[in-house]
Amino acid sequence: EKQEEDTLRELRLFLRSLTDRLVQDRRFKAFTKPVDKDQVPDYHSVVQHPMDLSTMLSKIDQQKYLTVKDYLHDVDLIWNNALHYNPDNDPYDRQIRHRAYALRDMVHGIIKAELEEDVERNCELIKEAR
Ligand SMILES: CC(=O)c1csc(NC(=O)C2C[NH2+]C2)n1
Repeated sequence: EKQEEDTLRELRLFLRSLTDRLVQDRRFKAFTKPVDKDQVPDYHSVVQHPMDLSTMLSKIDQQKYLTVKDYLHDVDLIWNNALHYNPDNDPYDRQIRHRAYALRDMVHGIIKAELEEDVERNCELIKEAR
């Protein structure tokens, strides 16, 4: 009903605002768009479940995220994929892993600082009831 739609809309507004800040952050440029098969030919043989910030923005609009937990699942995919594809001790791999950790920690920090606790609790109840 009405208040359920209000709660889900508040979640979408929060997730869009959060994702936009990540997209604007130059550290996270490598995570903003799907990896291009032509530029990184072996990427999709190594990474089974690719994820990126532009895909996440589309999923917000398609109402694919009913809870913050669903959104965090995709943030963890970006993070884990980066660690998995960049395991070496060379400067580039280390830099992209560092940025993946920075992305994950920034997301958790913003959620803790800015999302009212009961919004997530209400979203999880709405999701269960559907
Ligand atoms: C998105 C992502 O994690 C990504 C894109 S390119 C890349 N890594 C490289 O190009 C090589 C440096 N060692 C592998 N990682």
